[in-house]
Amino acid sequence: MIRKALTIAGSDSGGGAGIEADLKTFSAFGVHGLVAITSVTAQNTQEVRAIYDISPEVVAKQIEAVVEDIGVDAAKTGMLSNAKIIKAVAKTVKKYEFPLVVDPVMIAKSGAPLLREDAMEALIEKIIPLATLVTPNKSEAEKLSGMKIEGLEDAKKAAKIIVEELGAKGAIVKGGHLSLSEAVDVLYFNEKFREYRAPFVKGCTHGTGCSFSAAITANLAKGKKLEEAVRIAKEFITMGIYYGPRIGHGHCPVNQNAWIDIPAEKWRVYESLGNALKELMSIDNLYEHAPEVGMNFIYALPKLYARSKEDVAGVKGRIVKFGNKIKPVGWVEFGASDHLTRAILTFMEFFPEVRSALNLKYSEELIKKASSLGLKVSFYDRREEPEEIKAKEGGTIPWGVKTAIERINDKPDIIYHLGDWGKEPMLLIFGENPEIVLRKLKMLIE
Ligand SMILES: Nc1ncnc2c1ncn2[C@@H]1O[C@H](COP(=O)(O)OP(=O)(O)OP(=O)(O)O)[C@@H](O)[C@H]1O
Ligand SMILES: Cc1ncc(CO)c(N)n1
Repeated sequence: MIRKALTIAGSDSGGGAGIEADLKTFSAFGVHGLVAITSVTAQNTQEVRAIYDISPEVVAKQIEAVVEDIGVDAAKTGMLSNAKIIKAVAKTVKKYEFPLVVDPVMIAKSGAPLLREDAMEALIEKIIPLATLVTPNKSEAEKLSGMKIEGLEDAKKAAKIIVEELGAKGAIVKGGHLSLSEAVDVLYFNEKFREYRAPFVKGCTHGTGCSFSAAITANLAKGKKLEEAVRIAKEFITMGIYYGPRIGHGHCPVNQNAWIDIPAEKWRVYESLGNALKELMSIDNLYEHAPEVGMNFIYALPKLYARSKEDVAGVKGRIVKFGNKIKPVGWVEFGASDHLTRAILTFMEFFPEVRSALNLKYSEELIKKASSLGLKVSFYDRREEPEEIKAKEGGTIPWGVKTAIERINDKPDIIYHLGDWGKEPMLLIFGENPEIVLRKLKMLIE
């Protein structure tokens, strides 16, 4: 049975925070999302241009409509905007039993106020006491607790005040804006403190608070214990920030999809490369073209997710000559290739859509044939490699691929080099996916 989570929050037209972030987060956890919109904001990554509050009656009616028909396993609040909406929300949710996560949204990342000054009292009096968990950031926790927060100990004190004096069941003070060496959040719940730590990552932070509280809500809806829901949400938000898409001109948005996109893309890569590898092994004369150092066949995750060696799949132990056949030593694994991986990651900086490659033994004949077939061919000469790059471990291939691409100022199908002392001459075939690489290979050698 699918679980249902409700978000009572404002809309962010930029799709990074608010209702939009919450729905994407719910989806990422396989939970059906329900909404009660409190306010419509005209917003982008840089600023909030307008705020139009929905009438409190309509906010209440949205909640009732979904609870009474569909049912709610857990709910969260985000931007509540004004005192009348706060009162209507409190009165309505009080009628029901579901756990409630309260993200006490006050100010947008861009600096715009999302809660009227005169609504603070209503938030503290009407909503906080209903909360299973309150999720303030540093300045929100300061407003709620009435104390200044400098470090972790202060954050703990504030969390305790929010529980003991304001009446929430739990509070987690988020460390995104605390100047600590890690992103540490402190939870006070059931009279115990718990810390959640993650490294600060460079990335996109518009919508972190919304997505974090929505992730907790989704996991509560799935029946997870609060501490476990927070642990999962912490992993989720760190990943979402790291893989945020660089869009807009201000604070770019969290990528809520990374959580499901990466496993899905990994599966596609396994399947596609695995199928192509089976087909590769059925090519009769391939062993004649296999280099002495072995062959590999690789496929990278989409550009947004292809950051390092671990994001590129290849054949474990390479593909080797075995009599007059070729044989993969292991099977398809992420992180299995070194040389070709460096080549594809460099290639993708120029042409992000080109994600697959395979290497063959160089032969003049193949290069001639490639040109006659209309394939674009370029090369690099290891003897021309600048000394400072030679001195750097692993620098040759990125330099070579860059040199080859810049030489023809176009997207090559093939890049070769004639070797150097102790280096076997090699020919690399590139393509958008393994099937396209295979097609080019067959044109060449069959
Ligand atoms: N650069 C970062 N790297 C890793 N984690 C971060 C980073 N910035 C924030 N976080 C984490 O993201 C979560 C949200 O915290 P944050 O303090 O950013 O919320 P917020 O200020 O309410 O967000 P918003 O601006 O969307 O309202 C917390 O778990 C926090 O530790
Ligand atoms: C609608 C909305 N809710 C919450 C936030 C918090 O960042 C935002 N920027 N916009």
